[in-house]
Order: sequence, then C-alpha cells, then structure tokens
Amino acid sequence: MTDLNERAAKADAEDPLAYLRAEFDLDPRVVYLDGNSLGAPPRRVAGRVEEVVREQWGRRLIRSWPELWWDAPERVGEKIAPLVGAAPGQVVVADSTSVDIFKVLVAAVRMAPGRREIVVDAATFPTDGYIAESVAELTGTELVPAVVDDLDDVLGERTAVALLNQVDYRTGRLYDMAAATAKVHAAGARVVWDLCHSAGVLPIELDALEVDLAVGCTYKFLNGGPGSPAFVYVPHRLQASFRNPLPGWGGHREPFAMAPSYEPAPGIARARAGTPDILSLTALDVALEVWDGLDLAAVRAKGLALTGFFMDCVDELLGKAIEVVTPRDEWRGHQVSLRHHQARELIGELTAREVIGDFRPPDVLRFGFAPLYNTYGDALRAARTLAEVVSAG
Ligand SMILES: Cc1ncc(COP(=O)(O)O)c(C=O)c1O
Ligand SMILES: Nc1c(O)cccc1C(=O)C[C@H](N)C(=O)O
Repeated sequence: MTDLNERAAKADAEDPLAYLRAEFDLDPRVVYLDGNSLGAPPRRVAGRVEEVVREQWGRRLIRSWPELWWDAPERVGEKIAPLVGAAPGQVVVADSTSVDIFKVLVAAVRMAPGRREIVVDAATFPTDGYIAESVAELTGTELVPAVVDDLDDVLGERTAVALLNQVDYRTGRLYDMAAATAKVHAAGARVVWDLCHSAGVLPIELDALEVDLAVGCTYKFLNGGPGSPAFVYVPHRLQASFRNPLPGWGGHREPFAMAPSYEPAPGIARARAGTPDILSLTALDVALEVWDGLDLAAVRAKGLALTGFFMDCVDELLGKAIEVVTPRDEWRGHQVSLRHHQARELIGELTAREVIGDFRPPDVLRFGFAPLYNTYGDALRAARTLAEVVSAG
C-alpha cells in the first residue's frame, strides 16, 4: 500500500502535464474517471460562451452569421485536423456522430457502384451498428458483421466499405489502424474509422495512412461539452466524389443564393447539412485551445502510464476479486475495463463515494483516464475505493 502511495506521489510530482489540471473546473472531492463519455469543462469555456451570448448574439444579433458564425464548422475543424493527422481543408465539425456516420457510409457506398456489402465491427458501439443497418437497407446493400481480428474472412470484391472503431468502447482495446486500413484497401474497399474514443489522446495519422473517411465525438476526450457536434474527415482526394445524402443548404456551394437546386460546396463544407450549433461550437472551439502547443506523444505516454498504474493498483488491491478486460500491452486506449458480476452495483457504490466511472452491460466497470486532468492519485483512490466496496460485498 505504501509503495502504491509513494508511486502515485512520485508519478504526479514528475508528471510533465500535471500543470494542465488547473485548466479544468473539477470538484476536488470527486475522482472523475468518465472523460471517455463526457469530458470535464475547461475553465475558460464558461466565460467565453457567456461572452458569445452577450456580445455576438445579444449585440450583433443576426449580423454575427456572416461576420463570425457561418464558417465556424470549418474553422473549428481546422483545430481538430492536426490532432488526427489531417492537412488543412479536410475536417469539418457538424451534426452528431450518428448523423455523420450515416453521411459517410452512404457516401462510401455511392462511391463503389457494384459493391454490395457494408462490413461493420460486430462489437461496435450500438449507434454505429444501427446506422449501418439502416444504410444497408436504404442503399440495397447487405450488412456483414465482422470480428476485427478476422477481417480477411469477410473482406472481398463485394465489400464497399468497412466501418471500424479505433478503440473498442467496452474493452478499451486499441486496434491497429495501419494494418486494418491496409487490409480493407487490399480488398479494393474503403474504410471509415470511428475515432470517438481516441481523438485527442493519441497520435492519429489519417493522411499518412490514406484513410478514406473518419468521424469522431468531440464531447469525450476533446471536452467540447454535452452534445457538442462531431467531426468528419473527408480527404481532398475523395471530396469531389463525396455525395452527402443529407444535402442541406449548409453544404451548398452558395447557401445564401437560396438556389432552387442543390449544388455541393467544392471542399469539405459539402459534408455539412443545416445550421451550425454555435453555442456548442464555441464551447468546443475554446476547449481545443488547451491542446495548443501540446505534444500528442506526451499525452499518449501519460495515458498509458495512468492506465498501467491503475491496473497495477487493481492487481495489488483486488487481486483475483475482479478481472481486468483491457489489454495490458500498448494496444489499449485510455480506459480500463474491469469485469465483475455485480458491476452495476459496484459503480453505484463508487459514485456514492465520489468516484465516477461507468457501467456497460452486462458486467463491465469502465474507467476513463484523461491525461489532461487525471492524476495518478485519482487512479489509486479509485482502486482503493473499489477494493473497499468489493470487500464489503
Ligand atoms: C464509438 C462511438 N460512436 C458513436 C457514439 C455516439 O454517437 P452520438 O454522438 O451520435 O451520440 C459513441 C458514444 O456515445 C461511441 O462511443
Ligand atoms: N453520448 C452519451 C450521452 O449522450 C449520454 C451518456 C453517455 C454517452 C456516451 O458518450 C456513451 C459513450 N459513447 C460510451 O462509450 O459508452
């Protein structure tokens, strides 16, 4: 126990990113390990959102659309681009992840006439599977569930597109984006990556890996706030052939011409649909400032160290009383999932003790570690509290 205390204290004292925690408005009594579901608010967000309400909305009123707001989806997209390895002009922030998955899947099927199958990670977060099923029905294609390790078994000349997650939301496993992308490409198909659980916490190389399309949440590790809009990546090479199935005026070449027929904008703006959500975009825009000058390799190193230390604490304090589901090697994201038959009750007990993780059915306790604000002390307190509630039965 003393050893764990000393390790936590030393790691926190030597943490090169420790200064960032002060950027976040966190209750010091709470151990918050759910930033992989809803990121914590950076302190600077509240005042800036209030300013936008007071000045841009209150004083400039509708004049703010052309002056400041209409291009916000592309402007904020440019801030996300370096976090996912995308050159400028390829990322836009618009709509929810679910809606964006719909857009990119339909667009990918339309790019592959004659190919009649959509491959989907069978263990995916439900929304991806639901949307893919609907896209299959609407486009007259077939849905093919796949185990990501056995992609070769399902990929072939019938595959139009494969929808994959970089990090599995339940187990925390990190998939090899380079290898899976290469496999999908070898079958002549396109790949869509869901980056919800990886964006902002580990280096991602969309351009270098020639990824076809990608989407991701902004309210998790990117801290954009509840319901902040998702991002979509469409590389330059596919933009001309990207046909948005939700061709709203937001993606029109000249939205304010109010033309009777749809003509897509020439670049990434064609992935937009309707009016942008300015207050949420403002919160996200400000939240992203915390990454200015940050090295994602350092963020990743801390995420691995935090999750590794938490697993050590669990091993030492809980032993065989609980099963660690998340990979112990570096093929993990920034969460640790534990399996226990009373997972739901245990999460309830932890929450009552101000340790916040989450429960995922049927039996998983999930703890997300946000390298920008979590500490090694958080990891130790969470494991110690868990050991107490488990031993109390
Ligand atoms: C992998 C994954 N995709 C998509 C979503 C969410 O989609 P939406 O933002 O539309 O609720 C989540 C989490 O909610 C997720 O974990
Ligand atoms: N998007 C969420 C929401 O609106 C409410 C509660 C949770 C969420 C989540 O993000 C869940 C998350 N994607 C997960 O990995 O379980």
